[in-house]
Amino acid sequence: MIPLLSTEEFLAKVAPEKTNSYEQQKFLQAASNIIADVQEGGDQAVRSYIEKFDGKAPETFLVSKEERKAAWDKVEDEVIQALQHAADNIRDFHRKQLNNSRMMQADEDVISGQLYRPIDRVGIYVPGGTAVYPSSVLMNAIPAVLAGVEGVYMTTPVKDGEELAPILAVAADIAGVTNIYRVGGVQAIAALAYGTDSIPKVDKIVGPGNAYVAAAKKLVYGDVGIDMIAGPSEVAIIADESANPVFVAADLIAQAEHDTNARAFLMTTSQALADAVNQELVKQCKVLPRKEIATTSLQKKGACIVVGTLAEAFDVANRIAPEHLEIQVKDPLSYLSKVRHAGSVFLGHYTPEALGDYFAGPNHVLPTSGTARFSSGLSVDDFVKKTTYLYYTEEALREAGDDVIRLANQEQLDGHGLAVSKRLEEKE
Ligand SMILES: NC(=O)c1ccc[n+]([C@@H]2O[C@H](COP(=O)([O-])OP(=O)(O)OC[C@H]3O[C@@H](n4cnc5c(N)ncnc54)[C@H](O)[C@@H]3O)[C@@H](O)[C@H]2O)c1
Ligand SMILES: N[C@H](CO)Cc1c[nH]c[nH+]1
Ligand SMILES: [Zn+2]
Repeated sequence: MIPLLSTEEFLAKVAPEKTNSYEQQKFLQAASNIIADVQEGGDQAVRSYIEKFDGKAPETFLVSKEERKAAWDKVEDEVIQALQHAADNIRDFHRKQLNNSRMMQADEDVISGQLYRPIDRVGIYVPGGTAVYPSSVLMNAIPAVLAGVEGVYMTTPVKDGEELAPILAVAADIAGVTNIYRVGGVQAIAALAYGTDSIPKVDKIVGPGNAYVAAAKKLVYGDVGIDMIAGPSEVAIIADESANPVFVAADLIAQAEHDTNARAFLMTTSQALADAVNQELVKQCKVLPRKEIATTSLQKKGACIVVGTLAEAFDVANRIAPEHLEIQVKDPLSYLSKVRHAGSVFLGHYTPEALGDYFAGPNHVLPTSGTARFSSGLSVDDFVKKTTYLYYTEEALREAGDDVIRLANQEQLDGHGLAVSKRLEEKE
């Protein structure tokens, strides 16, 4: 089910796709055409792309206040409570990430510091092509609201112009989303980036999505900010002989069922475990509603390797820089220091990644496809900007002046030097 490969084959298969690969170029080209059309045609273009990819377009993109209110009666009380419980955990975790504006230096003659200010308007993309993700509503919106963002505009696709799944409206209310728009895909990213009559232009777009959405975010970056490229889900599991094959298989499937392009990797020191996991995968997939998706992605994108030591497994994991890294070994906490590149880490036999997907507190919007080498999961930091400030008295400038002028001379920027010397001359 999940191909058992040699080290060489494994590394080739897990390597992230290059931006200039044929596949990636195809997504970028498609996204680029749609973005250009939405910039030109606004709402009308958005509507025609919805009709092309998602069936009938909804009458209005904006979900009305009445629809949002009515949604609460359509969701079971226990489900609402579970969402609220998850939201509390996510809020508690993210509140601790908040930074306050602070002074770095506060001497008599020199004051310097850093202001933290929220972004005014953000767009949050909640994927919806093949599943409904209320958890992604919470994960995207809660840190934005905590950071102080005033306009949190959510977009998500609906099929055939149908009403928004009520649970998404409930999650949006719990999280504090300002407006919800029934628009998905590239057209949603373009509308948020450039604005249309009915969808406001935002300053930054966050949230995961499929390869088209990821390509669109890449293309609009610069005109607006983006959080990261969060594409198809991934899990890499490091397991020793103490791991339970039933748990390992379940966790591989949990990511594989997201998408036929989802990636699930197993690195183990035990051949017996690798064999048992494969048997389990077959067994568990049989009864899975999304078995087609899961089996396709496990076969197409999955990979398993038997390594000599756990050190080797960590070396491989750091090369993959996976979105999620599970460490199902004896004494898991002692291995945390070995992790150099991963979006989020799950330690031990009783910490399935699904716990983080829904409930525990850390964010589930995470860098995929090797981008954890240089980027981090969504946090309150994504919704604030830092502005530094500086105050010098005349005396302080006099003391620093010669050094500044010397450096300006080296760059042959005489105007810069004059900005200092003119001030010091006047009093001499
Ligand atoms: N990293 C995370 O935090 C996270 C969380 C949840 C989901 N995910 C991932 O997000 C992805 C969601 O993908 P999805 O497809 O279900 O939903 P999606 O909302 O990202 O994409 C659906 C949209 O894609 C567009 N589309 C479909 N075919 C197209 C085509 N040929 N050309 C242009 N546009 C097209 C349509 O407009 C459609 O509305 C999955 O890969 C899942 O693994 C990631
Ligand atoms: N595993 C996904 C991130 O890759 C997040 C998610 C949402 N719902 C279920 N899972
Ligand atoms: Zn998941």
